[in-house]
Amino acid sequence: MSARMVLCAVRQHLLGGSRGAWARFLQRQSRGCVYSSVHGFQQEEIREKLQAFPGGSIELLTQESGLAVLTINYPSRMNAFSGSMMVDLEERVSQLEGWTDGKGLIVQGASGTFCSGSDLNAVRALTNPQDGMKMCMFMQNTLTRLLRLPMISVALVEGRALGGGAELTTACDFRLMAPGSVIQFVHKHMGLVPGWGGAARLVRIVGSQNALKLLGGAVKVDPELALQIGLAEEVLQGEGTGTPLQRAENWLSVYTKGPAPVIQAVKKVVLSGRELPLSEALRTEKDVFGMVWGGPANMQALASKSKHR
Ligand SMILES: CCCC(=O)SCCNC(=O)CCNC(=O)[C@H](O)C(C)(C)COP(=O)(O)OP(=O)(O)OC[C@H]1O[C@@H](n2cnc3c(N)ncnc32)[C@H](O)[C@@H]1OP(=O)(O)O
Repeated sequence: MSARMVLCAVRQHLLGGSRGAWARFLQRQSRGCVYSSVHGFQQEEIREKLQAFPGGSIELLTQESGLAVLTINYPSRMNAFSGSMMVDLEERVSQLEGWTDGKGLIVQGASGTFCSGSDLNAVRALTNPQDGMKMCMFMQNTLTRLLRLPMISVALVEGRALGGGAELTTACDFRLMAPGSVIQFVHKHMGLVPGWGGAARLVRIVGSQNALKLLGGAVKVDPELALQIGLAEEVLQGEGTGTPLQRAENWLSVYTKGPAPVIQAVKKVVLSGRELPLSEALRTEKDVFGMVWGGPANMQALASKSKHR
């Protein structure tokens, strides 16, 4: 086991803390990562390669309210992912994994557009299949960990989400689209298929028939189509009612209202239901239930004799 993998394991263990069920769940899920040295994946090696393609940044802002905003920031390239931004994203996800007060996350692009996928300059320099596979494994690990964060996540899509940018939207629990925005899996036009886990996740979101149409036709998905097939949850209408980010925060606040341990428990039971076979999901649900049963929020609710009228 490499030093980085040990760190990954320790981090995940700490994340679970005394709440052993979550740690055990992640253990069963290869500690949140899909690839390790067992699969010939050497994280340090690919990190070094990616760092050779600098530009842009991934910014993380955490708020006391338990809401975080992650911004893909490379406006001069329509927020394409440079190599160093891929490394940045992995580091920001690590930070979020260790954020005990986290309840919600909004992923957005800077300057009114989401993300135009991989930086084509880096793609051109990494055309050999081995490097392509390593980049793909790195991004799959990161985006899988993003989706498995114990908080409710939303991709706020303004402008365009193309290629890898479209894949990134599927690594969030929900997608909210601004009027005029587009999600497009352009991979076919590039002689590619998704490689950051976007196809596997898309099938789970919209079903295999719709996924086949979107990938096979490289279809431009506007908000109306996205709503119709269940790719987007809502179109953020309402000029004059704040910025798209404020509207996304309002939308998310309905689901993140309440104490962090309870919101995190909600995400955990849904995640295990989504990813695990039924008997395992049921056992995880029982363990997570054990974490909140008799906890502060539960005791307070019992004491206040709350009615749910
Ligand atoms: C497994 C991952 C698979 C992938 O993600 S493959 C990459 C898929 N993405 C693409 O092919 C996007 C290619 N870009 C475009 O189609 C257009 O640039 C786009 C996003 C529709 C915007 O069009 P316009 O509004 O006309 O703006 P523009 O073309 O002048 O772009 C502004 C500057 O941004 C640059 N840019 C946009 N997308 C990029 C990318 N992915 N990699 C590198 N540079 C990119 C573009 O070259 C231009 O730069 P410059 O001003 O010419 O220096």
